[in-house]
Amino acid sequence: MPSLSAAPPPLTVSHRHHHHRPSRLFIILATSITASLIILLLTIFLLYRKLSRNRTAPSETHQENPQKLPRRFSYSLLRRATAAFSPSNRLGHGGFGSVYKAVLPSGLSVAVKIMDSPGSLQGEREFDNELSIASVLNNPNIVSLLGYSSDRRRRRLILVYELMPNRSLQDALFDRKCPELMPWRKRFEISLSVASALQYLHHICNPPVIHGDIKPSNILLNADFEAKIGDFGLARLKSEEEDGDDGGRGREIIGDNGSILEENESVLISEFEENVGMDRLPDSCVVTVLDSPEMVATPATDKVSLSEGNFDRISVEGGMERKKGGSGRDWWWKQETSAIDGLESGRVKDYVMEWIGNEISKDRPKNEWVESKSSIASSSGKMEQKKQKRRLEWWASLDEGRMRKREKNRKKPREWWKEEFCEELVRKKKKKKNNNNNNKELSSSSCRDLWWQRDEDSINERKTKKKKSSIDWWLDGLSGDVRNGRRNSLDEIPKSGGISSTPSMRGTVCYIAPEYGGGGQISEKCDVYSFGVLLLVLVSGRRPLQVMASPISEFERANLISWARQLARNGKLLDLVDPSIHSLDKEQASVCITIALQCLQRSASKRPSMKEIVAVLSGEAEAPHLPFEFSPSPPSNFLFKSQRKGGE
Ligand SMILES: Nc1ncnc2c1ncn2[C@@H]1O[C@H](COP(=O)(O)OP(=O)(O)OP(=O)(O)O)[C@@H](O)[C@H]1O
Repeated sequence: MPSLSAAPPPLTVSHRHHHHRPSRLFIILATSITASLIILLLTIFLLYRKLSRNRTAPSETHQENPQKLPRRFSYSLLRRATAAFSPSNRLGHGGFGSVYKAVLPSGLSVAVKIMDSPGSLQGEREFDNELSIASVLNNPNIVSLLGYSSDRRRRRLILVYELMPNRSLQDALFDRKCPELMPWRKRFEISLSVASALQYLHHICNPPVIHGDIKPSNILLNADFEAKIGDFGLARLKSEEEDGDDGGRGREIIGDNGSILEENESVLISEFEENVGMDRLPDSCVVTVLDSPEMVATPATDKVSLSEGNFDRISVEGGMERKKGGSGRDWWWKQETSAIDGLESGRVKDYVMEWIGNEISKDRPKNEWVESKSSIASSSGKMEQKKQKRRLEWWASLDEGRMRKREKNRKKPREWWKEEFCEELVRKKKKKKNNNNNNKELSSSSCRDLWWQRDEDSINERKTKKKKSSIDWWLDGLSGDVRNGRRNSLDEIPKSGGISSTPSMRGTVCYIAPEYGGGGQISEKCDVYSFGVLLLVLVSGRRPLQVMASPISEFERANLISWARQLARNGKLLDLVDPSIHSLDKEQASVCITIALQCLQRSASKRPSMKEIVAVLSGEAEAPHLPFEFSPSPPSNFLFKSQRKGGE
């Protein structure tokens, strides 16, 4: 009989067994759910990261594009690449500083532009300007900015550009007279390239870019003599406020008499370029803009300023202050009047004197850290500078009325000013000697080594050949400095290096549009004006102001713009063409001159746009008529009427 002890196993056991199964399941389930959740979250996170990365891709792409953002170079690398800024590598010298050829470790040859005026706010401004504007431009007709080096503490500011082996148009056309530039086709191609680059800046860039300093030394030529625009130190972006439909006139204020400046006008400025020769004049005169409060006019430094204009101030150092009655614009257009009304020697002289008197330059500051290597200064150069300064001070002390009176009463036409200068010098020397308790009389020999004496010599030399007018003498005197081998610091730059065409800060006289030079607002039409001058220079193969021979009849050709207008009135446009040009396409040449005259119209709004110009030059639009006032037989409708070939 079964005993009670043989009872079935306690339920608890089987119960316990049942309890374990769901808990394990639960653990497995929980673990797998957690794992899947983690995987899901991870996937989402990764996906999110990927997506957000994709979203930022465009700007990164921009950064990855080495052509877009200029590379930063170390100073030591560039120093090595230029053989310590060796003079033998110097390509040229400009307002910002010297330009050297450099070979990078990769073997790439580049051009390195070094600011050589430490502490110059203008230089820093140009550097920043160039970096911010040139680095975003991308056009085959614009010199690429490849990189920079900046050590502001030590004032080492360097820009690195693509090398343009044939340097500037200025060098190639005037100094080296390259035979490659003699076929008409090449000159025309250069015009078209520059026009296309300007079209890109004005019509494709947004906001539009105004170059502000179009001139031959800023047109660079590659190995095939193809032209590209360089130097954006003075460029600026057109702001929206300026973008009004004013035909590019900006805020220019034109009075009936052509005067544009306001009450507070006090313009210009004269100081002779330390090394200027007549044949360098056109590119040697500049207006300086100082936009820094520290550099504002102070009576002590004899700076004067203009408050009209884009920049805070246009200011200059030293020299002659222009009277309110004659505004910058009046002065500018006087050039033309003398040519229009016929040449009367007194007026011509007035104009030229005024023109030269209004040249602007200042002693180029030297940069020790470059200078030590490429030393361009010499004691004889400094002596010349001192003389030039004295000459200027004297010049500045003459007011217009006094000059006229002198001229009227003069017995010997060529000597009144010489006497005056001599007297002034004697007075000063006497005063100095008196101060030193030395009452020795100054002998006439005090004037023996005066700056003008060399000019006199050169005149005497040439007097035997031709009878000259006083103005020819004056002008020849200036150019004589160069012809006679007068040395100065810059002349010591190797010939191959060229000489700065401008210690320029703000545009270049002869190329700068009158409304801008006179303190008006900059617009694309300022570039159009400069392009007009450039076109005339390309066609004629000469500088905008150049006296080539002594007879007064030659003088009417001195001012290229006036001469072109005169020829247009006489229906002799092609007389302007450079005789050295071969394979001339006469039709193209007259189109170029006509476009130039359109660009040089006084009213900015009447000047064509770069788009219209490119259309005409590339044969897509009909050639324009001459501006009404310069046309021998004015047509009824003379402005650009573009008509596409094969179009309506
Ligand atoms: N990228 C370059 N490649 C080759 N040569 C160059 C290059 N850039 C400038 N140069 C040479 O150096 C010279 C000086 O150039 P820079 O632009 O400094 O002055 P500039 O145009 O003559 O005068 P400014 O500074 O008054 O405009 C030029 O005239 C040219 O001969």
